[in-house]
Amino acid sequence: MPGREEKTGKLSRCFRYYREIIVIKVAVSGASGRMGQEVLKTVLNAEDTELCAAIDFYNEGQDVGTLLGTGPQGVQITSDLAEALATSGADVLVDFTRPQSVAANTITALQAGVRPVVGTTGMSREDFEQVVDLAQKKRLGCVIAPNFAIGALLMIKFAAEAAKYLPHVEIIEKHHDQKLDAPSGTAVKTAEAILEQRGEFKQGLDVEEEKIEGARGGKMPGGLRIHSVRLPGFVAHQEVIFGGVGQTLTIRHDSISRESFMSGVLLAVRAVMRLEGVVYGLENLLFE
Ligand SMILES: NC(=O)C1=CN([C@@H]2O[C@H](COP(=O)(O)OP(=O)(O)OC[C@H]3O[C@@H](n4cnc5c(N)ncnc54)[C@H](O)[C@@H]3O)[C@@H](O)[C@H]2O)C=CC1
Ligand SMILES: O=C(O)C1=N[C@H](C(=O)O)C[C@H](O)C1
Repeated sequence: MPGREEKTGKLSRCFRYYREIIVIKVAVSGASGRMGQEVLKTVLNAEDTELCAAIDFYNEGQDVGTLLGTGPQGVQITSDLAEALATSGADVLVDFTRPQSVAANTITALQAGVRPVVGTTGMSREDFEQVVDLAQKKRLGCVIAPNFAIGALLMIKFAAEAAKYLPHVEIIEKHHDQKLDAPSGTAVKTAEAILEQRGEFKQGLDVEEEKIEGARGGKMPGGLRIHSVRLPGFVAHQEVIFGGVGQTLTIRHDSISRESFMSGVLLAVRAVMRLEGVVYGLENLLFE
């Protein structure tokens, strides 16, 4: 992995007249976390991104290179997001924190004129609407993507298509046991895409009695059920199961490592620079 000075030096030589446009300065919040560390590596390795700030409460004061075991990178972890954005010249903030932090971080970024790429799931509807209004008012791009893995986006797309013909469907999502929100953001996005296609259709007869509360999962509008499994050993997995007369169809996606999300994160970092307002879902930047 190149050191920061080495990389920017090389780019400065190659593109010295255009460097400000070509290199995107990226700040990462949640830098010490599972996703944050993967994003740090990705931003340090890409030719057109420069890591300018790393924000987390853990490992404060530590060089990100110590955290990653790569040797010094010249960026220290700080817990003060507003200060980091004000002093680092960040173009983009990539946020992988937690449901309780994501709205405040996104709003802080927009207030500072920095474009957010939000991977953190679990933002409330009210907070989402506030972010939409602020991004519009500031005329800044913002990408909010519950899943950055291409396979997951295809799963959602195929599920929406299948729902036109097989409207009875349930979702089972499985994640590691450290996950703070349930259902997953991906499951909610999948349900929304299915509901858009099947319109007024109402699923289920509601005749069953739950002998254990929650046994039938969480209920979305239209009676669409989501079941959340949390166990060590899982990363991120989902099955969308359709039922028809004498048949079932299962669409399944597995993220077996967090690298699966990184090409999508880079795509969003690049795209957000030319957007105005919020794009919810990476599929809107990938598919027609
Ligand atoms: N959109 C996508 O494709 C994906 C989204 N996620 C989501 O990303 C989020 C993070 O997941 P993980 O990395 O597994 O969690 P994690 O718990 O490993 O990391 C979260 C990090 O954020 C830090 N943090 C919390 N509040 C903060 C704040 N206000 N400012 C700065 N740092 C703060 C924590 O100290 C921790 O180090 C979750 O919401 C998860 O659902 C995870 C994987 C893929
Ligand atoms: O917490 C995770 O790990 C993941 N969160 C996202 C979600 O809630 O959908 C994306 C992916 O499933 C991994």
